[in-house]
Amino acid sequence: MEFISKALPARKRVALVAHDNRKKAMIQWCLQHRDLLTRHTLLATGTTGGKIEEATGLDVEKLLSGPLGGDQQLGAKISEGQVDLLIFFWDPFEPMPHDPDVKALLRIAAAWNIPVACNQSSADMMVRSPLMNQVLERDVPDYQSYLAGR
Ligand SMILES: O=C(CO)COP(=O)(O)O
Repeated sequence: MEFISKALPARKRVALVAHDNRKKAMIQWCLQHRDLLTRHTLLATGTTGGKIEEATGLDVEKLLSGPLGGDQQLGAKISEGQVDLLIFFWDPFEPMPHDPDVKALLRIAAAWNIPVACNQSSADMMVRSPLMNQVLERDVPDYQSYLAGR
């Protein structure tokens, strides 16, 4: 695979996702970082987004609920370069019926090299980084050279 450099913008499109047992922690985290989050664009899987909006008053674009296709919608947006950062509090203690979707979302986030945080301490470090409010160059697959080689 060839790679090219591509920038993430200073104002980031932040995807927020939490499994049911982690939703309280996600809401708590959003309340803690509310001011910072207002300076970025938020989107989320359906239930997570609704609960964040209700608890924090933040404006969140809501996709479908995760088990009904929301994780896949998010994966498609990441592939299209429409998501800059993923905060995904997945549940390490319960199996999920839509585990293939969860795995696919995490895989595509790794493939397109966007920053991903899967727990509160990683998410804290991520949003406290000076890079949160700066343009961030990162390597992504060079799609044109990939196509040319097929
Ligand atoms: O299941 C999810 C992620 O895998 C989250 O979906 P909801 O936000 O709709 O609960």
